[in-house]
Amino acid sequence: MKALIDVRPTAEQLALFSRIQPGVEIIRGAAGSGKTTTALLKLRSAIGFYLNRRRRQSEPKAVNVLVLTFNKTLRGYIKELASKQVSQDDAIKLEITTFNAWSRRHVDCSAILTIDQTQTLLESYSRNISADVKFFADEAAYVLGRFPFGQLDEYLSSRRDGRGISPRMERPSRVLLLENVIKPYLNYKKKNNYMDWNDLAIEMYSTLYESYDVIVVDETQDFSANEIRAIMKQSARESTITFVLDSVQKIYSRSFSWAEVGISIRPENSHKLSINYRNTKEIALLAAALLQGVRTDDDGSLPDFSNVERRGSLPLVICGDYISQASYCVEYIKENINLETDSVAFLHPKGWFRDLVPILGQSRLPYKVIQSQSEWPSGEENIALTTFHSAKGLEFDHVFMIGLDGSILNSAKSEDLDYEDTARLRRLVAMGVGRARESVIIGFSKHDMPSISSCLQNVTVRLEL
Ligand SMILES: Nc1ncnc2c1ncn2[C@@H]1O[C@H](COP(=O)(O)OP(=O)(O)OP(=O)(O)O)[C@@H](O)[C@H]1O
Repeated sequence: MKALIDVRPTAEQLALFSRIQPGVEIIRGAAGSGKTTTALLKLRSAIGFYLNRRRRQSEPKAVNVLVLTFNKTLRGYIKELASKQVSQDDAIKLEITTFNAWSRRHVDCSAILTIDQTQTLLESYSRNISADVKFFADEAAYVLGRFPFGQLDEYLSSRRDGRGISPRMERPSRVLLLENVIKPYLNYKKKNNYMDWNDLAIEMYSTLYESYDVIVVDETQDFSANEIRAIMKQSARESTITFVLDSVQKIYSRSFSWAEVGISIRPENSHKLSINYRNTKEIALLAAALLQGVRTDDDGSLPDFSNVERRGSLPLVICGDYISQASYCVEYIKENINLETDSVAFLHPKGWFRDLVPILGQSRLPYKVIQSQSEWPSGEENIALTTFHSAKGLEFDHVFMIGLDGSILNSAKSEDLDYEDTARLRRLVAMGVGRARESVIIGFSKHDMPSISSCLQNVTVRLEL
C-alpha cells in the first residue's frame, strides 16, 4: 500500500533539521503541514550528528534511536517512511514502536488493562458520584496520567489547565473523584493483579532501562504526562528529543501541559509549520468548517485553507441506506480512481465493514483491513479499511467515511452532547477528513443525520441516493 511520497523540504522545514543540537524540540502545525515528514528528515540529520560524534569516541557505542507512535497502525506507516530515511548500519540501533509495546518490552506484566477497559471501569465508579459519568471518568484518566506515583493527593490543590469550562472541578468534587473513583479503581487493579497503561508509564519513569541519543515522538497530543516523563527518563544526557503534535487532532481525553512534565517552551525550541501540503483547498475548507468554534491552545493549529494552493472537487455528502452508500463509493472508485497509483481509505468510527466487504469483493477490488496492524501492508492493495482512531497520522488520496449515522457517531443524543463531547466528535471527523489528498465522501442515513451535518452546508455537495 502506498505511503508518503518523497519531498523537497521547504525553508521552514529545513530550518528545523539543518542544525542539530541536543535538547528538546517541539514541532507543531495543522494536519498535513509536514510535521511527520520534517521529524523524519530531522531523524536522519540527528542520526548523522551522533554518528559523527561516535567516530571521535575511543570506545564507540551504537547510536541509540527511538521513534514512538501512539497506535500500531501509525507505527507500521512510520516504519515504512523511516526505512527510506535511515540506512541499515550496525552503528545505528533503531527502534520504531508504540509506547505500549516499548514499555512492555521492559516491564514485566502478565495482565494489562487496555485504555478502553480502564475507561469502562472509571465510568462505572463515576456513576456513584455524578450523572455526568463521562466527564468524571475522563477527569480520573487525566489525573492518573498526570501525577507521578504516590503524588495523587497533589491533585487536590494543583492548577488544572486544558479542560472544558463545565462542570468546574472545585476541591469538594476533586475529593469525591479521588475517594470514590480513583482509589477504588486502584484497589480493583491491585486486588486483581492488573497493570494499566499508566502503570507502564510510571514503571518506565522510575527505572532506567535505556539511554537513547535520538528520540522522535509522533502524535504527542495523545500521550499523558507520565508517558512523556517516562520517555524523558530514558534519554541520554546529551540527547535530541523531538515531539510532534497538533492538539486540534487530539482524540483521547487525557492530556498534559509542558510545564507539568518539566519542559520549558521557548521560541528557539518550538516551531509551527504553516503550510498545508496535503489537502486541496476544498478539503481544508471542510475540515475548517467542522472545527469552527472548537477551542484550541498553543499546541493546536486550526486548518488554514488560505495558503492551500491545490484545487479539487467539493467533498460529497451522500444520503441513503448503507448498502447504497457503499455501492456508490465502489462505482466511484471504478470510474474515477486509478488504484495502481492512488490510495483509498474507508474510515468508520467503530471499524464496522461487514456490509462493505462483500460489495468490494463482488467488484474484485482488493482491500486490506489495517487497524491494529503493526506492519504497513506490503501488497498491491491500495484500499484500506480502518477505524477513525487508527487513521490518525496516516494519509490517503481518497477518504470515504460512510455509515456516519447520528446513532453510530454519537454516544448520546445530539441534544445531550456537551461542549467537550461535541468538540471531540468534530475533531475526530475533521481529523478523518484531513487524511485526504484529493477527495472526500461522507455518507449517512437520511433518517439518522449526525450532529455534524450542520457543518457540512456550503462546503460540500449533497446527493440523495
Ligand atoms: N516540502 C514539502 N513539499 C511538498 N509536499 C510536502 C512537503 N512536506 C510535506 N509534504 C507532504 O505533505 C503531506 C503531509 O505531510 P505529513 O504527513 O508529514 O504532515 P503532518 O503535519 O504530520 O500531518 P498530520 O498531522 O495530519 O498527520 C504529505 O503528503 C507530505 O509528503
